[in-house]
Amino acid sequence: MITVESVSKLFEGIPAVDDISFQANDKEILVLLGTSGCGKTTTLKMLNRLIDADAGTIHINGKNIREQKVEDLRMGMGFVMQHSGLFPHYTIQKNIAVVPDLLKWDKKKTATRTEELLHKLHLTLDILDKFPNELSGGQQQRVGIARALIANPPILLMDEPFGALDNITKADIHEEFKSLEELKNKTIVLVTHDVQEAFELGHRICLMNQGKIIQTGTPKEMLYQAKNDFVTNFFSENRLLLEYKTTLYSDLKSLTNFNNDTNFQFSDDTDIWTILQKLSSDHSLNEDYETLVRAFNQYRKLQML
Ligand SMILES: Nc1ncnc2c1ncn2[C@@H]1O[C@H](COP(=O)(O)OP(=O)(O)OP(=O)(O)O)[C@@H](O)[C@H]1O
Repeated sequence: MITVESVSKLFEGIPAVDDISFQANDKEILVLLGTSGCGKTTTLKMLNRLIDADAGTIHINGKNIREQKVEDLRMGMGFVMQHSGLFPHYTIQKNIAVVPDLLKWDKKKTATRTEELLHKLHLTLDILDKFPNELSGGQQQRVGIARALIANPPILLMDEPFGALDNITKADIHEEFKSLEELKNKTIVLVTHDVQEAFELGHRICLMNQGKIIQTGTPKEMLYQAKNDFVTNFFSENRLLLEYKTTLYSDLKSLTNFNNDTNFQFSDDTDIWTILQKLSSDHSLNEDYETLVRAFNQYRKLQML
C-alpha cells in the first residue's frame, strides 16, 4: 500500500504539488488524472524519489520512503516513462536488460524472462536487435512496459504509458492491459490526462487541478457523487459515454422493470456500452437493445436522485 500524506513540492517558489494526500491500495490501479501542468508527473516521481517532496510523508507498506536506500526503493517499483523513455542508442534487448544487469542476473535468466514478457505483450523476438526508432509507437510503449516488469516489482508507476497511441489502438491496448495476468497482483499508479483512459483502467481516480487533489473516488463516484462543479464540469463532455461504460449488466438486473425474460448472454461484469455495441450490430436484437436502454435510463435517474 502507498500512503501519501500532506505532500507538497515547490519549483522556484511556485507549488507544483500542494498538500496532497491519497492512498493506493494493494492490487489496485489508481489513476492520477488532470490537465497538463496540474502536478501528476511530479506526484508520480515523488513516489520513487526521482523528485524529493519538500513537505509531507510517503510510506510504502508502512515504511517511510526517506528511511530506505533509494536503490532498494526503486527495485520494488517498475517505472514506465512518458513516450516509453527507452534509451535510443541501446538495442531493445539492452533496454529491457537494464534492471537485470543491475541485479547481476545471468544472461540465460534475462533472456528467458525477456522472451516470456515479449510473448505476453505480443511482441516478436526479432525486435530484440532493433533500436527504439525502428519500432512503432505502440511497440515502443510495450517494450517500456516489458522493461518495467522484468524483475516483477510489486508496484508499477506509469506516466502516460499509452500517450503516443491513437484512440482506436488505445482502446484495444486497454482491454489487453486489463487482462494481463502479469499485472493483476500489482499496485499501479498511472498518470493520464485522458478521461476515457482513466475510466477504462482505474479502480479509483484522483482528479487533480493546480497541484491539488480535488476528489478521489471510483469512476462511478466521480460521476454520481461529484464533490463540486469542477468535478462535474471535468467529466461533462463525455458524461453519457462514461455512464454507459461504468454501468454494469449486474446493475441493471436488479431493476424491477428490467425484462429478464429476454435471453441476454452477457456476464454480470460486462459494461452497458459493450453490450449495446454488440446488440446494435444485429437487427434481430433491436428489442433487446431498447429494453437495455430503458433499464439504463431508469438506473441513471436513480443514481442522480
Ligand atoms: N523541474 C522543474 N522545474 C520547474 N518547474 C517544474 C519542474 N517540473 C515541473 N514543473 C512545473 O510544475 C508544474 C507541474 O508539472 P507536472 O509535470 O507535474 O504536471 P503534469 O500534470 O504531469 O503535466 P503534463 O501532463 O504536461 O506532464 C508545472 O507548472 C510545471 O511547469
